[in-house]
Amino acid sequence: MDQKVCVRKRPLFKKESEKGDVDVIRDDNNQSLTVLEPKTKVDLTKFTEEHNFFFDEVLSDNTANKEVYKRCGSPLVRYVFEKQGKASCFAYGQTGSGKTHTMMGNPEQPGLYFLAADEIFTLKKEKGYSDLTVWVSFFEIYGGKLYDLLNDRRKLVARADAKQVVNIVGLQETEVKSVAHLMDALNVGHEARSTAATGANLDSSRSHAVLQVGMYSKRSLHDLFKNLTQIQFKRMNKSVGKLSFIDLAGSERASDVNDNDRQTRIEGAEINKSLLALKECIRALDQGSKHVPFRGSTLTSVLKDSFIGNCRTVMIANVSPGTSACEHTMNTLRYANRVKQLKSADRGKDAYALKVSYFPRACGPSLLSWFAGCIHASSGCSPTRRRS
Ligand SMILES: Nc1ncnc2c1ncn2[C@@H]1O[C@H](COP(=O)(O)OP(=O)(O)OP(=O)(O)O)[C@@H](O)[C@H]1O
Repeated sequence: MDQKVCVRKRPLFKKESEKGDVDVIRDDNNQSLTVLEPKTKVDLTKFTEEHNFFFDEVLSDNTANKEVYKRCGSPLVRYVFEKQGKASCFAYGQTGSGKTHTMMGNPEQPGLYFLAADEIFTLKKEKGYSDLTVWVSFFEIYGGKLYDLLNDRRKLVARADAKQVVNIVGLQETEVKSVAHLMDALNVGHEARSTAATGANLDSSRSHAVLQVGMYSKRSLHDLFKNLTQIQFKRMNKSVGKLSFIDLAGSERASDVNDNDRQTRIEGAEINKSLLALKECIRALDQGSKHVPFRGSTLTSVLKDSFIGNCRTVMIANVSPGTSACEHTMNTLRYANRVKQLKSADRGKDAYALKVSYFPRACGPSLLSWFAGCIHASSGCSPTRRRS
């Protein structure tokens, strides 16, 4: 499995600075950033602790969605076309850090969904791909249960067949013939997600949203089967590749397990479980383990086929720059890393600054393991082992 980890910093908002928040993230270059963590000594003197991090890509606060797509999304789309593989893009981070902005965007600045759709239909027009059909499905995982966002939030069930391939029974897949068509479907899904958020007292941060775009090649025999329904027709076709976009639940929700409200605790536990399972699967895959605990959560069960075989993954860890979000930002960035502190000789250059460097192991071998650690750290839980 091929993987890449990127960090995207969002800008500090006016209302945040009015409340006294300051930007504590300094992006040093396009592969490293420094968190300037404000600290207070026991004698109440203030000082700043500097933490350096290194990633595949660091996307600064003035990076537009188009640039994010160019660096993180476009290689996935091209991979699906050129290698006929499966590609997944995860958006991770605390509430308000910019996951939905990255994925969905807005009319002025379309997100990865739109930009990927645009590239898919541009590539499809190119010679050799004209016979491809494009199908889209969009579902949500909330409290471990699946809801079809393109079919009135119908409840769905994931079942493994005899070959251990997990199918989502009843999931509506719609054939889309243009970017506008795909975006219409997406807007319907996004609307269903936000309506539910207000109606049922949950918000988008408490659910994972999975958008899947499947590419199928028409078989020459298909004209003989004109009476088939759309779904039957799709099944007669050969799957060429699949692209998944996963807008994950807010990572800080995983620590809601200590909340007094029962519902919040249950939600927090479920998010914790799924982020932990995702971490365990990524780690197991990265280490080439024979057993990958896909069954650890609904999220990993339904994404199983996107993780095995010919596949590529990009993680976009979103961070908020303000002082008030510093702890969550550090959780996202710090414990995740395969930490390597600089030699003590590097400390003390500044009496009030401690320099700590975090190198993901993949600056050696494994960025995805780093991200797995990231999820682990933010979910605020201790390592667990599952019996295989
Ligand atoms: N890079 C950015 N540039 C400009 N505005 C941004 C950026 N990232 C996020 N925002 C804005 O910040 C706000 C919160 O972002 P967003 O809704 O994407 O967060 P989120 O991580 O998806 O939160 P949640 O988990 O609660 O859904 C939105 O108003 C969004 O437009």
